[in-house]
Amino acid sequence: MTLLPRIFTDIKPDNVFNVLMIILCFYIFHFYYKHFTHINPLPGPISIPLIGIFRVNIDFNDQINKLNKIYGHNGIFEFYIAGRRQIVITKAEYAKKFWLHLQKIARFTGRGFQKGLTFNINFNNWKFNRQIYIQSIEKISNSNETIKLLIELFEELSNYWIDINQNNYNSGIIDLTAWTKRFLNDLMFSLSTGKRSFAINYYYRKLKNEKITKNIMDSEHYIECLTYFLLIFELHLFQKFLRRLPLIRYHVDKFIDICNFLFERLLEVVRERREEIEKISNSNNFDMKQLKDNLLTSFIIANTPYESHPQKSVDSSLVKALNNDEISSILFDILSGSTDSVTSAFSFVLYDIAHHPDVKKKLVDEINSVFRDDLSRQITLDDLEKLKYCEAIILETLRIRSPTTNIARYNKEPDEVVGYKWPSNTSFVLHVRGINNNPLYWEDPDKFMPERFFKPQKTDKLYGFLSTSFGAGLRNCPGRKIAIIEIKLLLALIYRRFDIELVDMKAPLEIFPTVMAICKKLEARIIPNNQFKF
Ligand code: HEM
Repeated sequence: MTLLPRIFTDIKPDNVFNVLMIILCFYIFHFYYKHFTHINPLPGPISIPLIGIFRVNIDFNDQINKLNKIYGHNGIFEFYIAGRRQIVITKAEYAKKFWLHLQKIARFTGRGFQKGLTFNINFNNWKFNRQIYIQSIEKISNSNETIKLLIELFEELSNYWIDINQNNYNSGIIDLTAWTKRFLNDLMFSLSTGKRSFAINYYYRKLKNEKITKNIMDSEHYIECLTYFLLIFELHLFQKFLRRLPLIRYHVDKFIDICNFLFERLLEVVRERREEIEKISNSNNFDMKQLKDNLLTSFIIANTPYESHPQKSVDSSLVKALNNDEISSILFDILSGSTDSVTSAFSFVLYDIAHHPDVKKKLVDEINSVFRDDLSRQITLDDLEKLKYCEAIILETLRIRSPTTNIARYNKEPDEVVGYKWPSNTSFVLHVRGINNNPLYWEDPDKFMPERFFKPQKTDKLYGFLSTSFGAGLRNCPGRKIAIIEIKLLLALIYRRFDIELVDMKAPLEIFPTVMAICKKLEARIIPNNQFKF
């Protein structure tokens, strides 16, 4: 009998505790041995085995900001999370290398999601999908139809607000974050699938204790799942064996169930639309104009005879129509990428405006000057172009309190970064907030100064890598343009019609501690503007 099995057969029940303690001591010794002898030691906090950094404060993003202040002076530091070493980069010149490459961390997601963009690590497939995506999203970003739809939805929203205000439901208090999230999801669901969802209607009915049908309930359930997906996405940073521990496993299983639910629902919408398109195209008097203009239709007809401008792909073998799984995955990327991110950005903008009365005055003056003739008239894309100060406010909020706090990347092959040689599969964290607020690039970085975006644009090679809330380089956010349009339009619509007073001006922003800074709530009262003709 060899030694190891003998040791185990000799263990008596009352020795089990001692054996466990010995194993634990070995693990701790091994952990710290590796910790203090790993290659390229960098400044950073001492780690706790299994856990990594001690989370004094459960806000993960806030903690990285604090670590950056202590250890990030040279633009690079390290910390451990859940047993995995993370190299944090806080200088744009170092991060640029990663922005210009495609590697991303995609350790686990739910069924099918790797076939879209966000979690896709197959270069050719990603590039092909991205081309189709960019073409389609460009079309809706530059369309007055999108503006019309947003304004229609805002009409519904503001009627609910006025009703709440007049009837003093919930003491007239409106949670702007909760409403915006539902508003944006209704908007993006409609823009991308051509179908309505009823999340703002759900929220209104819930406040008034009115009957809620299954259709309406489904819209709300979808939003809850999207937010949960982001809230526990941090689990993908954990080692595989940690994800199997009972409490963590419960969340991992729930995460997978949610992914499956979201995917199935989208798949159903795609199948339905494909059948509709086939039916229309088989009819005798088929006319292209009968195909409704929405993202889903563009994805279904891409690279089919019904498409007027065929794709140019890197690899000719990839010029093919997208299948249902690929389209559902892309739709998921749109909905998950556009709901909580834009909601949080918009909530942060409202918070900053409320805390800077001089900024608010300039914003309202600009809105009044653009709509001087009639505050109640329709808004067009041209009007939005003229709202330059409004755009500067959005950019400044995104710089100072970006919803994207960190972006994960890894190197597929051994590589040299910041003068160190790293083995493949090293995890890097691009600390977006650290870059956006770095005094090397920004004068008075903590000061809220929208005017800084009016200064002549820098022409140095780093420009475009200094305020990176939307990422940068090859894999930057394709929804950037529509996100800015949505926020700008919402600001114009709100400040033409109402004034907003935060319920508690002294309260700090409430944020969910996760991989993104997700705004929990922003409570306010709305005061109708008498000059607006309702
Ligand atoms: C303020 C709002 C938003 C912020 C802060 C934001 C931020 C980001 C960031 C940081 C990335 C990753 C970039 C990288 O890895 O280098 C990203 C990717 C992405 N975003 Fe956004 N985003 C926003 C709005 C949107 C909207 C409105 C959409 C869709 C309409 C969208 C769709 C996507 C998609 C599909 C990707 C994956 C791109 C790829 O991997 O090729 N995002 N976004």
